[in-house]
Amino acid sequence: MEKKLKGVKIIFVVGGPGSGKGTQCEKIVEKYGFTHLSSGDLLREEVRSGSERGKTLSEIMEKGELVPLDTVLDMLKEAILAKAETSKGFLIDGYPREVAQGEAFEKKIGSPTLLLYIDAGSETMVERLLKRGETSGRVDDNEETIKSRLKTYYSATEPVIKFYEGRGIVRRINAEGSEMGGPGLKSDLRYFPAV
Ligand SMILES: Nc1nc2c(ncn2[C@@H]2O[C@H](COP(=O)(O)OP(=O)(O)OP(=O)(O)O)[C@@H](O)[C@H]2O)c(=O)[nH]1
Ligand SMILES: Nc1ncnc2c1ncn2[C@H]1C[C@H](O)[C@@H](COP(=O)(O)OP(=O)(O)O)O1
Ligand SMILES: [Mg+2]
Repeated sequence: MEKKLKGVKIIFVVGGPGSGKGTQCEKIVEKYGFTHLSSGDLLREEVRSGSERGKTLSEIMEKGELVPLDTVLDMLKEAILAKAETSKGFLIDGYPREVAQGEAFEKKIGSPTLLLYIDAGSETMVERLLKRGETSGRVDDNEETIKSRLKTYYSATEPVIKFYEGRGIVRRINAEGSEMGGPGLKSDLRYFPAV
């Protein structure tokens, strides 16, 4: 565990592609002022930079697969340490994507106080991603890649939720509703008993 991070809250935000992780995190940032770090956004930044590493990453992301563990972890660690002294907490969106990522994070950075599980059904996720794809410009918001991302999610990422349920730190958020209200009303205090 990094010394700099003593007392800093770490919250993993896990959910399927298009479940609303990014949207949810923005609402939490507005309300609680935490620092939002999205693994997908960090990777897309690297791709945009035009680096050799970015090219390799882009090919993996276009296939809807997971990029190598060390790449994401190094990027996250750098981003976290850069803000460790000024931030009261981090929302780690899109990580861990597999149990091994969670274990590596805890070894190299620290342990999460909470895991927010953004739960939406596959039909809802596909519908949202196709809609987002009309304007997002994301290379992975197309029918074929969406299918592959869902497969990756159910096989590699869902076990992460089970893993942390065993520790009693999972809070499930029903993400089926509208963004503004109903059961989809998000980042409510009752989801943060441990924060
Ligand atoms: N109806 C509805 N739409 C939502 C909700 N949350 C997010 N969306 C929409 O669903 C789409 C996906 O939301 P994001 O927040 O980008 O989802 P994400 O989980 O970060 O997705 P990835 O970046 O693909 O991992 C966006 O177009 C949002 O506007 C919600 O609670 N209700
Ligand atoms: N923690 C992680 N480990 C490995 N690959 C990751 C990752 N986070 C993101 N990626 C890669 C694979 C994803 O298909 C792609 C886009 O990630 P994202 O923006 O979180 O979208 P999504 O959850 O919709 O797949 O980036
Ligand atoms: Mg996102």
